[in-house]
Amino acid sequence: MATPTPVITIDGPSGSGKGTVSRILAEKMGWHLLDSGAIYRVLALAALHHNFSEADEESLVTLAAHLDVKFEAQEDDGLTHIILEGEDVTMTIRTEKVGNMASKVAALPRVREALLRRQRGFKDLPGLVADGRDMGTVVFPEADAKIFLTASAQERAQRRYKQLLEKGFDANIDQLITEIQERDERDTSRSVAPLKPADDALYIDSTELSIDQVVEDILTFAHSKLSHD
Ligand SMILES: Nc1ncnc2c1ncn2[C@@H]1O[C@H](COP(=O)(O)OP(=O)(O)OP(=O)(O)O)[C@@H](O)[C@H]1O
Ligand SMILES: Nc1ccn([C@H]2C[C@H](O)[C@@H](COP(=O)(O)O)O2)c(=O)n1
Repeated sequence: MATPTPVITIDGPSGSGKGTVSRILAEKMGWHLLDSGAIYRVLALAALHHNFSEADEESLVTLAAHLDVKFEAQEDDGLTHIILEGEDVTMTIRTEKVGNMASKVAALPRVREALLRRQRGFKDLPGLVADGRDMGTVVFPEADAKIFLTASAQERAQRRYKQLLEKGFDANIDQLITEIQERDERDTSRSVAPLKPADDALYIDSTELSIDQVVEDILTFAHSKLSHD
């Protein structure tokens, strides 16, 4: 019988720390990493390049089905670079403009459907850490350990503000709080795969926790789940 591939899912709202914590966990465990938000962001950037509106579901579904994107691990900086239609978009997809467009295109049910198989293709031995909004509820409902990671909107906006300034982008804290609240509203209220904790998820509020504390809590939970399987 084939060896089953273990999966840890980490879902939560924007700026809760999912990406950071998932990267650390994947590295510690020597597992693959799926940054599903990056796939939605790449689609959003491609849509902006092609001047598609977020209401043009037909064109967005076709774009999603044929998205020419590659994830390439590069040894010089240790980062996974994201290549869209031959162009390195690793940094470009991280702007708030692209994040907001990603949240809009992600509300379209047929777009989500078109991206499902691509996301499930990341599941491979020795294991997968999957980061997103619906990893534990829709994409990998069979996951061994599911986490829902959150923090207050104020704290998430502060984190994002600091992160954007460090990356050399311009940022305005009040605008960030508004955008985060709007994105939360859109991601949690959409009809398909809304952002919500899976019934069997461990709920972590990281407002008062350091990154190391969050990683520690998840590792303890994941090991207890994996040793019971
Ligand atoms: N517990 C924490 N304490 C302080 N800063 C944190 C914590 N967790 C994450 N951060 C910082 O917050 C910023 C946002 O984190 P990250 O990009 O991992 O969030 P995210 O949930 O993946 O967001 P998005 O869904 O928008 O990609 C980063 O600069 C990260 O270093
Ligand atoms: N599994 C996912 C991942 C992402 N999205 C959408 C919703 C987000 O607002 C947007 C950008 O994601 P981020 O990079 O900020 O994690 O993409 C989704 O609907 N489902």
